[in-house]
Amino acid sequence: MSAIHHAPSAPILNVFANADAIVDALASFVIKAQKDSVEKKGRFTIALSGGSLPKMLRGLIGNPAVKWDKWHVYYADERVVPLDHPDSNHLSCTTNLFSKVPIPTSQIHTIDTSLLHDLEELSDAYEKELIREFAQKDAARFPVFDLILLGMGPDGHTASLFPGHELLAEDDRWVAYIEDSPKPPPKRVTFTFPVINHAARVAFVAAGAEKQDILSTVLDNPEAGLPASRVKPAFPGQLYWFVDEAAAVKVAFPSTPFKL
Ligand SMILES: O=C(O)[C@H](O)[C@@H](O)[C@H](O)[C@H](O)COP(=O)(O)O
Repeated sequence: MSAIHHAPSAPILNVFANADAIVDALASFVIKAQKDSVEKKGRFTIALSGGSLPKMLRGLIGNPAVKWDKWHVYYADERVVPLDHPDSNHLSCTTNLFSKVPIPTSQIHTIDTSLLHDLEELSDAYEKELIREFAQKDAARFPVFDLILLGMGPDGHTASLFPGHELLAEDDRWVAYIEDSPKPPPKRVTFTFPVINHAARVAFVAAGAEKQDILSTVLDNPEAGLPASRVKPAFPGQLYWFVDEAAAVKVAFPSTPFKL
């Protein structure tokens, strides 16, 4: 009997009037993912990005449905800087979210800043951090995050996976490093595509008119192969887009009314 391979499902595109409307819907979506995951296995594994994303998570603050003690947080990408540096994604997430909610700090998995001088060791160590969470239990080839939240840059990059970069072809490592990021700072560690594409749910959050050209390329012309178009979670994983009308104005790809 031959194995059945399911093609990835089409992305679900949700368009909202403005960024505030995204904030509310995103909070409901994250809480639903948390609820499903906690019911199934008693924990919720989520990976976050930098940029504007941490601020967009403000709808979770003060929400009694969030079970912070069940959250296990990782970074889909992180800048290679100390954790209190203004460029740190962890600092941004802490300032915008974690400092305002009762999440156990031991469940927020940061890069090991004693290794900032050696990118190879730093990314290996972060990969091991993921292996501790995921591989011991089921010897998985790749981790299956309950939810990965991503942003998209104006060149179509996501996490620290940039157009034309050799890291786009990485098919073995879970975490890789980059020393020549076109978006500063240049040194970063990032989840690879196999990790992103094994997640149960991946959601992009993109708002603002400056995203309109790239959003239409990524959704309407995926064969151009921009990094954001390569996010295609394997079945039964699902990709969602949370965008505002300003970003979606040139998109032909059909949107779906938001539902949980
Ligand atoms: O650490 C980073 O730089 C990011 O993780 C990066 O991939 C970001 O998500 C996009 O550049 C979108 O950034 P904005 O949301 O600020 O446009």
